[in-house]
Amino acid sequence: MSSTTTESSSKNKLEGKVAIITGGASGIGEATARLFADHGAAMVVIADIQDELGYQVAESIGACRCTYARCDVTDEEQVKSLVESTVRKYGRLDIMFCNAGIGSRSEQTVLELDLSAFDRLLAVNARGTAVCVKHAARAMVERRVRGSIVCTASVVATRGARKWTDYCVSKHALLGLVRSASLQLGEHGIRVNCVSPSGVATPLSCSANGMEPAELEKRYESFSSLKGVVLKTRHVADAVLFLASDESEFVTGHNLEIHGGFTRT
Ligand SMILES: NC(=O)c1ccc[n+]([C@@H]2O[C@H](COP(=O)([O-])OP(=O)(O)OC[C@H]3O[C@@H](n4cnc5c(N)ncnc54)[C@H](O)[C@@H]3O)[C@@H](O)[C@H]2O)c1
Repeated sequence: MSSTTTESSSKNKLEGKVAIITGGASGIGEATARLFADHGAAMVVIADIQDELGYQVAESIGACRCTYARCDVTDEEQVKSLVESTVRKYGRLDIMFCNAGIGSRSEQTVLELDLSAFDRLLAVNARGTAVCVKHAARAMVERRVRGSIVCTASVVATRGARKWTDYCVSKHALLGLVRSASLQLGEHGIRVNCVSPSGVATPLSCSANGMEPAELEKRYESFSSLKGVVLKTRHVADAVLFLASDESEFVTGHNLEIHGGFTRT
């Protein structure tokens, strides 16, 4: 095979596919939207609540490949109508990347747990993701699409956290969702997986830690056994691309950790 052929086939892993990315206006979601478009996705729908940023990202990718739709994942009607309008406009839904999330409002341990903040965080991170999985799966089943659903969990989905209890609980919940949905949807040929990054400098993590990206990356570097590389949003996007594409055709119910050998307990 010539190098040109290899390059072009490796660059078109999502040829013709229609994808929705929640939380696609920023951070991991934005990097993934750009990568999906680079890999030939027919349409990437960025769904977020940051309208200005969402429109800007979609415009910079190009109107023929990417569009923005406002959708608050805590509102089931908005998620349902996002999925319906995507299928109506672009004919199908092949990939749902359930990535929208928020961080803890404070560094509380279980002793100081603020339950109204807990409810709000679970409404976005856990319930919001469940709603997206539900409506994406319904659209895929209805149209007999052997789709791929990917969720963003976290390294704290399988470990305890010293602070940010509500966030840790919400990410543990996603593993139950992914494992159950993958069992239930397998008979329809639908795969459900999640990615679990360690710390990556994004608006969410910078604001939770009160640090600038460079300072935060330095701190995160000390948590990995792998040295000489810092986790960037594009590393997470690469893992999402793998799970979204046919390259992972036999992978379902999997939690793909991206943490460079996480050593922090
Ligand atoms: N940054 C990290 O260190 C890290 C590590 C592990 C997991 N994660 C997870 O990655 C995902 C993406 O976060 P990020 O770090 O890229 O942060 P980010 O703040 O850059 O992106 C999150 C996006 O989600 C959107 N969002 C928030 N609430 C929403 C809602 N109700 N409806 C729709 N969209 C909403 C935000 O507007 C934002 O654009 C989150 O689920 C987060 O928990 C992040």
